[in-house]
Amino acid sequence: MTPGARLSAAMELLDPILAGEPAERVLTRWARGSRFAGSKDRAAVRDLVFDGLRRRRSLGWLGGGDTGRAIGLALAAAEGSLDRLCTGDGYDPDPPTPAERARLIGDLARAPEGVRLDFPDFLGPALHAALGADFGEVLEAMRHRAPVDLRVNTLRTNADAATVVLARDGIRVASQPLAGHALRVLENPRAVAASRAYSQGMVELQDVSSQYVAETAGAEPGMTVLDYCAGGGGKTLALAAAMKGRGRLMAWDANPRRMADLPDRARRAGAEVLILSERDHAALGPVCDLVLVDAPCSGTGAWRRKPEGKWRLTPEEVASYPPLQDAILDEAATRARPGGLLTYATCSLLRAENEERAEAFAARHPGWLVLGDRRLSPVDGGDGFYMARFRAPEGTPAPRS
Ligand SMILES: C[S@@+](CC[C@H](N)C(=O)[O-])C[C@H]1O[C@@H](n2cnc3c(N)ncnc32)[C@H](O)[C@@H]1O
Repeated sequence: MTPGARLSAAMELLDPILAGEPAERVLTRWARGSRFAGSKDRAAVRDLVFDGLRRRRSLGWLGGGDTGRAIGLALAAAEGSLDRLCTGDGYDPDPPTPAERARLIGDLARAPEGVRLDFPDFLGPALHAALGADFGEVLEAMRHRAPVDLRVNTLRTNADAATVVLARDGIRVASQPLAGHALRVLENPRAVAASRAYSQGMVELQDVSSQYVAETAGAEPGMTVLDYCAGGGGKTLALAAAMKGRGRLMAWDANPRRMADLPDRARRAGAEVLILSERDHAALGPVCDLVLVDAPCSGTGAWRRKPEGKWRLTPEEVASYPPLQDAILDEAATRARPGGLLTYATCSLLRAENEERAEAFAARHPGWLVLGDRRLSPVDGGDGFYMARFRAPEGTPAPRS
Protein backbone atom coordinates (compact mmCIF):
# COMPACT_ATOMS: atom_id res chain seq x y z
CA MET A 1 0.00 0.00 0.00
CA THR A 2 1.20 3.52 -0.67
CA PRO A 3 1.42 5.95 2.27
CA GLY A 4 -1.65 7.72 0.85
CA ALA A 5 -3.61 4.46 0.67
CA ARG A 6 -2.71 3.73 4.28
CA LEU A 7 -4.03 7.14 5.29
CA SER A 8 -7.25 6.52 3.31
CA ALA A 9 -7.73 3.22 5.12
CA ALA A 10 -7.15 4.85 8.52
CA MET A 11 -9.67 7.59 7.71
CA GLU A 12 -12.26 4.98 6.77
CA LEU A 13 -11.61 2.86 9.85
CA LEU A 14 -11.82 5.80 12.22
CA ASP A 15 -15.47 6.50 11.35
CA PRO A 16 -16.98 3.34 12.90
CA ILE A 17 -14.61 3.68 15.86
CA LEU A 18 -15.72 7.27 16.46
CA ALA A 19 -19.29 5.96 16.29
CA GLY A 20 -18.54 3.55 19.15
CA GLU A 21 -17.20 0.29 17.68
CA PRO A 22 -14.11 -1.05 19.48
CA ALA A 23 -10.93 -0.16 17.55
CA GLU A 24 -9.49 -3.68 17.80
CA ARG A 25 -12.60 -5.18 16.23
CA VAL A 26 -12.62 -2.68 13.39
CA LEU A 27 -8.91 -3.19 12.70
CA THR A 28 -9.19 -6.99 12.79
CA ARG A 29 -12.15 -6.97 10.39
CA TRP A 30 -10.26 -4.69 8.02
CA ALA A 31 -7.11 -6.83 8.14
CA ARG A 32 -9.15 -9.99 7.39
CA GLY A 33 -10.85 -8.35 4.43
CA SER A 34 -7.69 -6.71 3.06
CA ARG A 35 -5.40 -9.51 1.92
CA PHE A 36 -3.44 -6.93 -0.11
CA ALA A 37 -2.26 -5.34 3.16
CA GLY A 38 1.06 -6.75 4.38
CA SER A 39 2.20 -6.71 7.99
CA LYS A 40 3.94 -3.33 7.54
CA ASP A 41 0.76 -1.87 6.05
CA ARG A 42 -1.35 -3.22 8.90
CA ALA A 43 1.05 -1.81 11.48
CA ALA A 44 1.15 1.59 9.76
CA VAL A 45 -2.64 1.81 9.48
CA ARG A 46 -3.00 0.80 13.10
CA ASP A 47 -0.53 3.49 14.18
CA LEU A 48 -2.45 6.12 12.20
CA VAL A 49 -5.75 5.04 13.75
CA PHE A 50 -4.36 5.14 17.28
CA ASP A 51 -2.50 8.43 16.69
CA GLY A 52 -5.80 9.85 15.46
CA LEU A 53 -7.64 8.58 18.54
CA ARG A 54 -5.08 9.99 20.97
CA ARG A 55 -5.55 13.45 19.46
CA ARG A 56 -9.15 13.07 18.37
CA ARG A 57 -10.37 16.44 19.63
CA SER A 58 -7.47 18.62 18.51
CA LEU A 59 -7.20 16.94 15.10
CA GLY A 60 -10.97 17.08 14.61
CA TRP A 61 -10.90 20.78 15.52
CA LEU A 62 -8.19 21.45 12.95
CA GLY A 63 -9.66 19.14 10.33
CA GLY A 64 -13.17 20.53 10.58
CA GLY A 65 -15.17 17.85 12.42
CA ASP A 66 -15.24 14.63 14.40
CA THR A 67 -14.79 12.39 11.34
CA GLY A 68 -12.14 10.05 10.03
CA ARG A 69 -11.41 12.34 7.11
CA ALA A 70 -11.01 15.47 9.27
CA ILE A 71 -8.74 13.64 11.72
CA GLY A 72 -6.72 12.03 8.91
CA LEU A 73 -6.24 15.33 7.07
CA ALA A 74 -5.10 17.07 10.26
CA LEU A 75 -2.75 14.19 11.07
CA ALA A 76 -1.16 14.46 7.63
CA ALA A 77 -0.96 18.25 7.91
CA ALA A 78 0.69 18.00 11.34
CA GLU A 79 3.35 15.79 9.79
CA GLY A 80 3.85 18.08 6.81
CA SER A 81 2.66 15.45 4.35
CA LEU A 82 -0.80 16.75 3.43
CA ASP A 83 -0.13 17.53 -0.22
CA ARG A 84 2.09 14.50 -0.74
CA LEU A 85 -0.50 12.03 0.63
CA CYS A 86 -3.81 13.62 -0.29
CA THR A 87 -3.52 13.75 -4.07
CA GLY A 88 -6.75 12.00 -5.03
CA ASP A 89 -4.68 9.67 -7.26
CA GLY A 90 -5.11 5.91 -6.97
CA TYR A 91 -6.15 5.13 -3.40
CA ASP A 92 -4.90 8.43 -1.95
CA PRO A 93 -7.43 10.59 -0.09
CA ASP A 94 -8.94 13.46 -2.07
CA PRO A 95 -7.08 16.73 -1.72
CA PRO A 96 -8.46 19.10 0.91
CA THR A 97 -11.16 21.50 -0.24
CA PRO A 98 -10.42 25.22 0.16
CA ALA A 99 -12.60 25.23 3.31
CA GLU A 100 -10.72 22.25 4.79
CA ARG A 101 -7.39 23.82 3.93
CA ALA A 102 -8.38 27.05 5.67
CA ARG A 103 -9.27 25.14 8.88
CA LEU A 104 -6.08 23.14 8.80
CA ILE A 105 -3.93 26.22 9.27
CA GLY A 106 -5.92 27.19 12.38
CA ASP A 107 -4.03 28.06 15.54
CA LEU A 108 -4.55 25.27 18.07
CA ALA A 109 -3.22 27.54 20.81
CA ARG A 110 -6.54 29.44 20.56
CA ALA A 111 -8.66 26.31 21.05
CA PRO A 112 -10.23 25.54 24.45
CA GLU A 113 -8.02 23.56 26.85
CA GLY A 114 -9.88 20.25 26.41
CA VAL A 115 -9.44 20.51 22.64
CA ARG A 116 -5.81 21.60 22.80
CA LEU A 117 -4.82 18.87 25.24
CA ASP A 118 -7.29 16.23 24.04
CA PHE A 119 -9.35 15.29 27.06
CA PRO A 120 -13.10 15.25 27.77
CA ASP A 121 -14.22 18.54 29.35
CA PHE A 122 -16.05 16.92 32.25
CA LEU A 123 -12.73 15.59 33.61
CA GLY A 124 -10.95 18.98 33.48
CA PRO A 125 -11.51 20.02 37.11
CA ALA A 126 -10.62 16.57 38.52
CA LEU A 127 -7.47 16.34 36.37
CA HIS A 128 -6.36 19.83 37.42
CA ALA A 129 -6.98 18.98 41.07
CA ALA A 130 -4.99 15.75 40.80
CA LEU A 131 -2.09 16.90 38.67
CA GLY A 132 -1.56 20.49 39.81
CA ALA A 133 1.58 21.90 38.20
CA ASP A 134 2.09 18.71 36.15
CA PHE A 135 -1.27 19.08 34.41
CA GLY A 136 0.01 20.43 31.07
CA GLU A 137 2.98 18.08 30.82
CA VAL A 138 0.96 14.97 31.68
CA LEU A 139 -1.93 15.75 29.35
CA GLU A 140 0.50 16.61 26.55
CA ALA A 141 2.26 13.26 27.08
CA MET A 142 -1.10 11.49 26.88
CA ARG A 143 -1.50 12.82 23.31
CA HIS A 144 1.45 10.75 22.12
CA ARG A 145 2.47 7.10 21.83
CA ALA A 146 3.78 5.43 24.96
CA PRO A 147 7.30 4.02 24.91
CA VAL A 148 7.62 0.23 24.90
CA ASP A 149 9.06 -1.07 28.17
CA LEU A 150 10.25 -4.55 29.03
CA ARG A 151 10.68 -6.15 32.42
CA VAL A 152 13.69 -8.41 32.68
CA ASN A 153 12.43 -11.65 34.17
CA THR A 154 14.97 -12.27 36.90
CA LEU A 155 13.62 -15.80 37.35
CA ARG A 156 15.24 -16.56 33.99
CA THR A 157 18.03 -14.07 33.35
CA ASN A 158 19.55 -10.67 34.09
CA ALA A 159 19.51 -7.32 32.28
CA ASP A 160 22.91 -7.77 30.59
CA ALA A 161 22.07 -11.17 29.14
CA ALA A 162 18.60 -10.02 28.05
CA THR A 163 20.12 -6.96 26.36
CA VAL A 164 22.50 -9.15 24.35
CA VAL A 165 19.78 -11.59 23.27
CA LEU A 166 17.44 -8.72 22.32
CA ALA A 167 20.22 -7.12 20.26
CA ARG A 168 20.56 -10.35 18.22
CA ASP A 169 17.01 -9.71 17.05
CA GLY A 170 17.77 -6.07 16.29
CA ILE A 171 16.10 -4.70 19.43
CA ARG A 172 18.13 -2.01 21.14
CA VAL A 173 17.26 -1.19 24.75
CA ALA A 174 18.40 1.04 27.61
CA SER A 175 17.70 0.73 31.30
CA GLN A 176 14.76 2.76 32.63
CA PRO A 177 15.55 3.95 36.15
CA LEU A 178 12.02 4.06 37.62
CA ALA A 179 12.03 0.27 38.11
CA GLY A 180 14.95 -1.98 38.93
CA HIS A 181 14.57 -4.42 36.04
CA ALA A 182 13.11 -2.17 33.35
CA LEU A 183 14.47 -1.83 29.84
CA ARG A 184 13.10 0.75 27.44
CA VAL A 185 13.01 -0.29 23.80
CA LEU A 186 14.86 2.29 21.71
CA GLU A 187 14.70 0.55 18.35
CA ASN A 188 12.47 -2.03 16.72
CA PRO A 189 9.63 -2.33 19.28
CA ARG A 190 7.51 -4.37 16.88
CA ALA A 191 10.09 -7.14 16.84
CA VAL A 192 9.70 -7.82 20.58
CA ALA A 193 6.76 -10.22 20.43
CA ALA A 194 8.54 -12.51 17.95
CA SER A 195 11.99 -12.19 19.56
CA ARG A 196 13.89 -15.02 21.22
CA ALA A 197 14.23 -13.10 24.47
CA TYR A 198 10.45 -12.77 24.68
CA SER A 199 9.55 -16.32 23.65
CA GLN A 200 12.10 -17.75 26.10
CA GLY A 201 10.58 -15.78 28.99
CA MET A 202 13.63 -13.55 29.49
CA VAL A 203 11.53 -10.41 29.18
CA GLU A 204 7.90 -9.40 29.60
CA LEU A 205 6.19 -6.43 27.98
CA GLN A 206 5.23 -4.18 30.89
CA ASP A 207 5.01 -0.45 31.37
CA VAL A 208 7.66 0.84 33.78
CA SER A 209 5.08 2.31 36.22
CA SER A 210 3.33 -1.04 36.38
CA GLN A 211 6.71 -2.62 37.11
CA TYR A 212 7.33 -0.07 39.85
CA VAL A 213 4.02 -0.96 41.52
CA ALA A 214 4.74 -4.70 41.53
CA GLU A 215 8.34 -4.19 42.60
CA THR A 216 7.50 -1.96 45.58
CA ALA A 217 4.26 -3.70 46.63
CA GLY A 218 6.17 -5.48 49.39
CA ALA A 219 6.63 -9.03 48.04
CA GLU A 220 9.63 -10.95 49.35
CA PRO A 221 10.93 -14.50 48.97
CA GLY A 222 9.07 -17.00 51.14
CA MET A 223 5.92 -14.91 51.56
CA THR A 224 2.34 -15.92 50.92
CA VAL A 225 1.15 -13.39 48.35
CA LEU A 226 -2.26 -12.87 46.74
CA ASP A 227 -2.72 -10.84 43.56
CA TYR A 228 -6.36 -9.99 44.11
CA CYS A 229 -7.22 -8.39 40.74
CA ALA A 230 -4.82 -10.43 38.65
CA GLY A 231 -6.34 -9.88 35.19
CA GLY A 232 -3.87 -11.04 32.55
CA GLY A 233 -1.27 -11.55 35.26
CA GLY A 234 1.30 -8.89 34.36
CA LYS A 235 1.79 -7.95 37.99
CA THR A 236 1.44 -11.55 39.18
CA LEU A 237 4.53 -12.50 37.17
CA ALA A 238 6.43 -9.48 38.45
CA LEU A 239 5.50 -10.49 42.02
CA ALA A 240 6.82 -14.01 41.29
CA ALA A 241 10.15 -12.49 40.28
CA ALA A 242 10.24 -10.28 43.40
CA MET A 243 9.65 -13.46 45.44
CA LYS A 244 12.56 -15.11 43.60
CA GLY A 245 10.31 -18.09 43.00
CA ARG A 246 10.12 -18.87 46.73
CA GLY A 247 6.88 -18.84 48.76
CA ARG A 248 3.26 -19.14 47.71
CA LEU A 249 1.80 -16.90 45.03
CA MET A 250 -1.94 -16.91 44.36
CA ALA A 251 -3.95 -15.11 41.69
CA TRP A 252 -7.61 -14.19 41.81
CA ASP A 253 -9.88 -12.20 39.54
CA ALA A 254 -13.65 -11.83 39.76
CA ASN A 255 -13.66 -12.49 36.02
CA PRO A 256 -11.65 -15.73 35.73
CA ARG A 257 -11.58 -15.48 31.91
CA ARG A 258 -9.23 -12.53 32.31
CA MET A 259 -6.69 -15.00 33.74
CA ALA A 260 -7.03 -17.49 30.86
CA ASP A 261 -3.51 -16.87 29.53
CA LEU A 262 -1.87 -16.79 32.94
CA PRO A 263 -0.92 -20.51 33.14
CA ASP A 264 0.93 -20.28 29.79
CA ARG A 265 2.53 -16.98 30.66
CA ALA A 266 3.64 -18.33 34.03
CA ARG A 267 5.15 -21.43 32.38
CA ARG A 268 7.11 -19.31 29.94
CA ALA A 269 8.31 -17.08 32.77
CA GLY A 270 9.26 -20.01 35.03
CA ALA A 271 6.86 -18.80 37.71
CA GLU A 272 4.63 -20.88 39.92
CA VAL A 273 1.18 -19.37 40.39
CA LEU A 274 -1.85 -20.91 42.04
CA ILE A 275 -4.95 -19.64 40.27
CA LEU A 276 -7.79 -19.52 42.77
CA SER A 277 -11.20 -20.95 41.90
CA GLU A 278 -14.36 -19.32 43.28
CA ARG A 279 -14.36 -21.91 46.00
CA ASP A 280 -10.66 -21.38 46.89
CA HIS A 281 -11.29 -17.66 47.01
CA ALA A 282 -14.32 -18.00 49.27
CA ALA A 283 -12.44 -20.30 51.62
CA LEU A 284 -9.26 -18.23 51.80
CA GLY A 285 -8.81 -16.81 55.28
CA PRO A 286 -6.52 -14.14 56.66
CA VAL A 287 -3.29 -15.91 55.73
CA CYS A 288 -1.51 -13.61 53.29
CA ASP A 289 1.67 -11.70 54.03
CA LEU A 290 0.78 -9.42 51.13
CA VAL A 291 -2.40 -8.77 49.16
CA LEU A 292 -2.09 -6.64 46.03
CA VAL A 293 -5.26 -4.95 44.79
CA ASP A 294 -4.72 -3.60 41.27
CA ALA A 295 -8.26 -2.30 41.16
CA PRO A 296 -10.56 -1.72 38.20
CA CYS A 297 -10.52 2.00 37.45
CA SER A 298 -11.17 4.73 34.91
CA GLY A 299 -7.85 3.99 33.18
CA THR A 300 -7.08 7.72 32.91
CA GLY A 301 -3.39 6.98 33.51
CA ALA A 302 -3.23 4.58 30.56
CA TRP A 303 -4.71 6.84 27.88
CA ARG A 304 -1.57 6.61 25.74
CA ARG A 305 -2.04 2.85 25.38
CA LYS A 306 -5.83 2.81 25.32
CA PRO A 307 -6.80 6.10 23.71
CA GLU A 308 -10.38 5.01 23.05
CA GLY A 309 -10.87 4.99 26.81
CA LYS A 310 -10.46 8.77 26.83
CA TRP A 311 -13.54 9.29 24.74
CA ARG A 312 -15.72 6.45 26.00
CA LEU A 313 -15.61 7.49 29.67
CA THR A 314 -18.78 9.08 31.03
CA PRO A 315 -19.31 10.94 34.31
CA GLU A 316 -21.50 8.00 35.40
CA GLU A 317 -18.76 5.46 34.75
CA VAL A 318 -16.15 7.55 36.58
CA ALA A 319 -18.53 7.88 39.54
CA SER A 320 -19.09 4.11 39.61
CA TYR A 321 -15.46 3.27 40.47
CA PRO A 322 -14.95 4.61 44.01
CA PRO A 323 -17.67 2.46 45.64
CA LEU A 324 -16.43 -0.59 43.71
CA GLN A 325 -12.82 0.12 44.74
CA ASP A 326 -13.86 0.49 48.40
CA ALA A 327 -15.74 -2.81 48.31
CA ILE A 328 -12.85 -4.67 46.66
CA LEU A 329 -10.31 -3.23 49.10
CA ASP A 330 -12.43 -4.24 52.10
CA GLU A 331 -12.89 -7.75 50.74
CA ALA A 332 -9.22 -8.14 49.85
CA ALA A 333 -8.16 -6.85 53.27
CA THR A 334 -9.84 -9.84 54.93
CA ARG A 335 -7.20 -12.08 53.30
CA ALA A 336 -4.24 -10.26 54.90
CA ARG A 337 -2.84 -11.93 58.00
CA PRO A 338 -2.50 -9.91 61.22
CA GLY A 339 0.47 -7.60 60.60
CA GLY A 340 0.30 -8.40 56.85
CA LEU A 341 0.54 -5.93 53.98
CA LEU A 342 -2.13 -4.60 51.65
CA THR A 343 -1.15 -2.64 48.54
CA TYR A 344 -3.77 -0.71 46.60
CA ALA A 345 -3.06 0.41 43.04
CA THR A 346 -4.89 1.93 40.09
CA CYS A 347 -3.90 3.20 36.66
CA SER A 348 -6.05 6.26 37.28
CA LEU A 349 -4.91 9.85 37.63
CA LEU A 350 -7.96 10.92 39.63
CA ARG A 351 -7.86 11.66 43.36
CA ALA A 352 -11.35 10.18 43.81
CA GLU A 353 -9.96 6.76 42.82
CA ASN A 354 -6.58 7.21 44.48
CA GLU A 355 -5.76 9.35 47.52
CA GLU A 356 -9.43 9.56 48.50
CA ARG A 357 -9.84 5.77 48.40
CA ALA A 358 -6.72 5.28 50.51
CA GLU A 359 -7.97 7.88 53.01
CA ALA A 360 -11.42 6.30 53.11
CA PHE A 361 -9.90 2.85 53.72
CA ALA A 362 -7.80 4.21 56.58
CA ALA A 363 -10.91 5.88 58.05
CA ARG A 364 -12.95 2.66 57.82
CA HIS A 365 -10.11 0.57 59.30
CA PRO A 366 -8.58 2.63 62.09
CA GLY A 367 -6.28 -0.18 63.25
CA TRP A 368 -4.46 -0.31 59.91
CA LEU A 369 -1.23 1.59 59.47
CA VAL A 370 -0.79 3.72 56.34
CA LEU A 371 2.75 3.04 55.15
CA GLY A 372 2.75 5.61 52.36
CA ASP A 373 1.57 6.31 48.86
CA ARG A 374 2.90 7.47 45.51
CA ARG A 375 1.38 8.87 42.35
CA LEU A 376 3.19 8.22 39.08
CA SER A 377 2.67 9.88 35.73
CA PRO A 378 4.52 10.22 32.43
CA VAL A 379 6.60 12.90 34.20
CA ASP A 380 8.17 9.96 36.10
CA GLY A 381 8.73 7.99 32.91
CA GLY A 382 5.74 5.64 32.63
CA ASP A 383 1.94 5.48 32.65
CA GLY A 384 -0.17 7.20 35.26
CA PHE A 385 -0.47 5.01 38.36
CA TYR A 386 -1.21 5.35 42.02
CA MET A 387 -0.30 3.06 44.87
CA ALA A 388 -0.87 3.12 48.62
CA ARG A 389 0.44 0.61 51.15
CA PHE A 390 -1.11 -0.44 54.43
CA ARG A 391 -0.21 -2.79 57.26
CA ALA A 392 -2.91 -4.80 59.05
CA PRO A 393 -3.12 -4.54 62.83
CA GLU A 394 -1.44 -7.30 64.80
CA GLY A 395 -3.84 -9.55 66.72
CA THR A 396 -6.95 -11.48 65.80
CA PRO A 397 -8.48 -10.32 62.51
CA ALA A 398 -12.13 -9.24 62.51
CA PRO A 399 -14.47 -11.96 61.19
CA ARG A 400 -15.57 -11.60 57.56
CA SER A 401 -19.07 -10.23 57.02
C1 LIG B 1 -6.70 -3.11 36.39
S1 LIG B 1 -7.27 -4.70 36.00
C2 LIG B 1 -5.98 -5.72 36.59
C3 LIG B 1 -4.74 -5.74 35.71
C4 LIG B 1 -3.71 -6.76 36.13
N1 LIG B 1 -3.41 -6.71 37.54
C5 LIG B 1 -2.42 -6.65 35.34
O1 LIG B 1 -1.38 -6.23 35.89
O2 LIG B 1 -2.45 -6.97 34.15
C6 LIG B 1 -8.50 -4.95 37.21
C7 LIG B 1 -9.05 -6.34 37.28
O3 LIG B 1 -9.93 -6.40 38.42
C8 LIG B 1 -10.90 -7.37 38.13
N2 LIG B 1 -12.02 -7.20 39.09
C9 LIG B 1 -13.14 -6.45 38.97
N3 LIG B 1 -13.91 -6.56 40.06
C10 LIG B 1 -13.27 -7.39 40.91
C11 LIG B 1 -13.55 -7.91 42.20
N4 LIG B 1 -14.67 -7.58 42.86
N5 LIG B 1 -12.68 -8.77 42.77
C12 LIG B 1 -11.55 -9.12 42.12
N6 LIG B 1 -11.22 -8.66 40.88
C13 LIG B 1 -12.06 -7.80 40.30
C14 LIG B 1 -11.24 -7.16 36.68
O4 LIG B 1 -11.80 -8.32 36.11
C15 LIG B 1 -9.86 -6.80 36.10
O5 LIG B 1 -9.24 -7.92 35.55
